[in-house]
Amino acid sequence: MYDFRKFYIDGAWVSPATHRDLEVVNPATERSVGVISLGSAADVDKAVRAARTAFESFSQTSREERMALLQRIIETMQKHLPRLGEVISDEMGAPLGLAVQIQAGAGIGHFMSALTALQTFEFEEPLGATLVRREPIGVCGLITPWNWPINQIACKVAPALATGCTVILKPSEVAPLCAHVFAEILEEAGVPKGVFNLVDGDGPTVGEALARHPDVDMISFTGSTRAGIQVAKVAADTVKRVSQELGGKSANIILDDADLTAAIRSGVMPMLINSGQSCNAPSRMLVPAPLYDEAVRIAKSVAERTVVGDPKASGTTMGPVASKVQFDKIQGLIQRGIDEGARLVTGGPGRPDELTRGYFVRPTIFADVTNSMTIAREEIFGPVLVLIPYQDEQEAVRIANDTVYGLAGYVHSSDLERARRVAKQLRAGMIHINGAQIDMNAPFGGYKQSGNGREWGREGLKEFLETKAVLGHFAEQ
Ligand SMILES: NC(=O)c1ccc[n+]([C@@H]2O[C@H](COP(=O)([O-])OP(=O)(O)OC[C@H]3O[C@@H](n4cnc5c(N)ncnc54)[C@H](O)[C@@H]3O)[C@@H](O)[C@H]2O)c1
Repeated sequence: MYDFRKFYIDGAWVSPATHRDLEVVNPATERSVGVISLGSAADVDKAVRAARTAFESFSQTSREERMALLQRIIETMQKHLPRLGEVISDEMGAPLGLAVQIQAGAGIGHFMSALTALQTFEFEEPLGATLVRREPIGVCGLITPWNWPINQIACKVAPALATGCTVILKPSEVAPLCAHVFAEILEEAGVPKGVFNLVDGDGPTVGEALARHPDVDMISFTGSTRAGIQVAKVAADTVKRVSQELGGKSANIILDDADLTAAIRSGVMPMLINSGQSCNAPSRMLVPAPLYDEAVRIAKSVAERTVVGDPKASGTTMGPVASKVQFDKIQGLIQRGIDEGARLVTGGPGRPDELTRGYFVRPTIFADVTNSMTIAREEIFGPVLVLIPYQDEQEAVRIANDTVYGLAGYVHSSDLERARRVAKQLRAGMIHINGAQIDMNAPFGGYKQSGNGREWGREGLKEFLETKAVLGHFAEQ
C-alpha cells in the first residue's frame, strides 16, 4: 500500500491545506493499492508562489547548468527504473515488462532527447540589427493523463527544465502514484526547490485552479478533447498559452501492394499493447476491398494470440484497462458497434472467460464497419480495432481524413514513393510508414481536435519559450 498523501511544494513534502483522501485502485485486482490527497485551490496557490519565486533564479541558469541537471535526473531515474515501473503497473495495469522497459523507460528517453536538443538549441539569433531571443515562458502548469503516465509527465517536465521554466504538475488522479516516485527522483537528483512542484487533485478543482491562475504563464495539457477544451476556456481570461495534446482516431491505410500479413500484424499489435490505451493507436484499419476477407482472418488470428491476465505474471501480453470508468465506457462502445450492425470477428462484451475479477477487456475486432458508425468515429481507448474496406487509394485517403481528430496516421506499401505520396495527403501530425517506430527526437502532436501542441525533442523545447525581439541590438555605435 503506497501512502502518498503529501504534496511536493518548494522542495518539501507538505500536507494539503484540507484533508481529502482518494484511494487508488489496482485495476487488475479491483483492490486499493494506495492513497493520495485531493488538493484544492489553496494548494495550487502555494505551489504557484514557490514556482514563481524559483523562476527568478532558475530562468537565469546557464545551458551547462541545466544540462548537468538533466544528466543527474537521467542517472537517478535509471537507478529507480524498476520501482517506477512496478508502481505504474500497480496503478494502471500495464504488464510489468511493458511498465518498466517501455512506460518508465520512455520517461528516461524524454530526458535524453531534451538533453540532446538543449546541447545545440539556438536561444539567440541575429536578424538584421535585431536580436531574436528565446526565453523561458515562466511558471507552467502541467496536467497529465493515466495511460502512459510517466511518459506524459517526462515529456513535459524535461523540456520545461531544459528551457529554465518552473512547473506545477497535476498528474491524473487515476494513476498518480508514479508521479510521487518521480518527484522523489527529482529531489534526489538535486532539482532546486520550487522548480518542480507536485499537487494531486481532480481536474475540475486542481486542474482548473491551475488553468485559471493569473500567475501561471502556460498550461501544457494532455488528456481528452473534452477536458482540453474546458482547460482552454478557463485559461482564456488570463491569455496564457495553452498547449493541448488530445484524443485520436488514427487511420492505418494498408495499400494493395503491402506485405499483408506484416502490415496487419503491425496494425493489430499497437491496439493490444497497453490495452489499446494509446492516443496514437491505429484504431481504424483501412483495407482494399479485394483483400478484406484475408485481412480479417489475419487480424483475428493475431488478436486471438493475446495472453490477457495478471500484469505481474510472466507471459502476459495484455493487462486490464486502467479503471472501472474506462472498462464501462469500452463495454458500452462494443455493444454500440454490435447494435449498429458491425460484425464481431473476435472478442466482444464482458471479460475473457477465465477472468472473474479486474477490468479486463476481450481483444476485439470488428469487420464490416463503415466510417459513419460510432465505433469508427469515437475514440474507444481500449483493445478494439475496426476494419473498414475501401475501393481505391483516393477513397482510403478520404476515409482516413474523415474524422475530427488528426493525431497520427499509418501507411503500408511495398512502394516507398507511393507510401510517401499517401502520407503527404493525410491531415495528421505523425505518419508512420511501414510500421516505423516512434522517434523521441521528432515532434509529437496532432492536427484538428487532436490538439495544437508539439512535444518531444527540439519542438518540445520551443513550446516552453517566449520570443523576444531586441531591436537595435546590433545597431552601429
Ligand atoms: N495527444 C496526446 O499526446 C495524448 C497522449 C495520451 C493521452 N491522450 C488522451 O488522453 C485521454 C485519456 O486520458 P484521461 O482519461 O486521463 O483524460 P482526461 O481528460 O479525463 O484527464 C486528463 C487530465 O486532465 C485532468 N482534467 C480533467 N478534467 C479537467 C478540467 N475540467 N480542467 C482541468 N483538468 C482536467 C484530469 O484530472 C487528468 O489529470 C484520451 O482521450 C487520450 O487520447 C492524448
